[in-house]
Amino acid sequence: MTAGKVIELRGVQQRFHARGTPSGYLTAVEDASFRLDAEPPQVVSLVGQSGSGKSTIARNVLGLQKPTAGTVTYGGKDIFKLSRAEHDEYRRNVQPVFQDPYSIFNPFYRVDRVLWKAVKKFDLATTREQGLAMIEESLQAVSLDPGRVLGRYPHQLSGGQRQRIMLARIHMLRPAFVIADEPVSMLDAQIRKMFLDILLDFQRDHGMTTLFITHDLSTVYYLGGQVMVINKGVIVERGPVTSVMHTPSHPYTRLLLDSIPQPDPDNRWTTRIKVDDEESLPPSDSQEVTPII
Ligand SMILES: Nc1ncnc2c1ncn2[C@@H]1O[C@H](COP(=O)(O)OP(=O)(O)OP(=O)(O)O)[C@@H](O)[C@H]1O
Repeated sequence: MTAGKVIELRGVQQRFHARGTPSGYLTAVEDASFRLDAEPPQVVSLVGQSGSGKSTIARNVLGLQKPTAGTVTYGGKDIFKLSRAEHDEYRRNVQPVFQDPYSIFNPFYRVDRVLWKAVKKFDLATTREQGLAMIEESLQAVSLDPGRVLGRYPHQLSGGQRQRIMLARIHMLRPAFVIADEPVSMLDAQIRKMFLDILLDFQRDHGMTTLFITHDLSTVYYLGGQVMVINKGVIVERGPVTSVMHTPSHPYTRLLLDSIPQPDPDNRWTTRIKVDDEESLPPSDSQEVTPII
């Protein structure tokens, strides 16, 4: 069903009304164009500092925010103009993982509910036994013991366990694309590595393509694949991770690389990093900012 599917962004621009700014708006994404191919499955990272427009792009791709200009297409069709059936297919094939899985869970329900909802919504099983077997298999695929997590409430699990439940959900759905927005920034180093390894397993074993959004270049380096560097809403550099990181051509990429502290007491991190985000700061009354659509 997903063979050859492509998500493509062309000239995506996202502005928000912003009172108090000279122009009356804030440009979160200036002009983003890239494509994600389902085949061959790949990992494409989007890296940039806070406020550079990464999450806005994730929201554009997920169809949660209609760009002010430009298009996001899936299989050549504008995702904001899909028929009901096409939209359902998109929702099934493009799955998000967010930074804080806690917000996905309802604290009053056991975590099982997130998984059962996926089984029901997407008709993954015909019997309860079949559904349970699928849930257990997916939990095991992300190194969770079903006996230890099923029946628990979200607050009874660690952040890493909650995040892996979201991965188990993805394992059940087998989407063509995973849009992962800072999924590991709240996890410790060991769990972070486990999470990244699972994403790489998904790519290898289940043919999933991931758009991995992060501010952390070391994570990008670990994942490999392709990388796009974004600065103030503009993709300033892109290419294979190894070449972008070993021979960066854009000054901003070099700045990001200089920002990685080295665990070497003889080589202390003394460089002062200048962060120029005056223009990307939200206005002080940002609660009142509304998207232009
Ligand atoms: N709904 C909104 N209304 C107004 N401004 C917004 C809105 N969403 C994002 N912005 C602004 O757009 C810019 C880009 O935000 P975005 O969240 O995409 O950045 P980011 O790179 O994901 O940052 P972070 O890593 O801190 O999440 C920021 O200046 C942000 O304040």
